[in-house]
Amino acid sequence: MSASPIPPLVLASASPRRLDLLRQVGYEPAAIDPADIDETPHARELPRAYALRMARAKLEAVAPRHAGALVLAADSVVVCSRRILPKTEEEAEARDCLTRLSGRRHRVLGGVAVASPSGKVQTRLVETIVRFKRLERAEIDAYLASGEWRGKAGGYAIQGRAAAFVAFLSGSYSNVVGLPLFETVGLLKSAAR
Ligand SMILES: Cc1cn([C@H]2C[C@H](O)[C@@H](COP(=O)(O)OP(=O)(O)OP(=O)(O)O)O2)c(=O)[nH]c1=O
Repeated sequence: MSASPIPPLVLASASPRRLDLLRQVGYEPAAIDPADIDETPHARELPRAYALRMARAKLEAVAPRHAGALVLAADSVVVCSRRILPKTEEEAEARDCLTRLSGRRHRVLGGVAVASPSGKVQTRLVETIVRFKRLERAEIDAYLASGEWRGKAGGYAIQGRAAAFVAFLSGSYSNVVGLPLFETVGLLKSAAR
């Protein structure tokens, strides 16, 4: 019996973290084709539904351009007291996020969607609990000066200086960085069969 050929993988993401994470577990995308979609949450949309809807929408925007490939899309959402925190583009937004996250637990929701070469879509929703230490004003100021919050959900990046804020974490660490690797590899293996 001959092994079936491994289909090419397309990463539907502009996030360098997602590419690094995929490579970490031995996947090299044949192409990177980011989705350009409206990421505004619907009114009263629940965070888990939102994370899954975004992953699916990114996939659906890109998969039709790559018939016969495996296509992977993902979305990370930081939730504090049921509020979806923004992907921070302005310093004031990042300060607001860090002030909310200080001394409290929050959730990082990772939506992942994979299309098989035949176009079948499978999704996963992964939840990680994170607790930050109480942040002094000077710590927030120093973090803002680092710029590491730019473009990150919830205004921080656990893979950088914000690692020093993490007093507790339960669940998938890679999910917080941008892609839950255990679940993603499971989806990719199942879709490649
Ligand atoms: C919480 C957290 C988020 N992030 C990043 C991961 C994602 O890039 C970003 C969340 O935004 P996303 O909308 O999930 O992703 P993106 O816009 O960067 O890329 P694309 O939609 O093209 O896939 O926040 C970190 O890098 N570290 C962290 O600790």
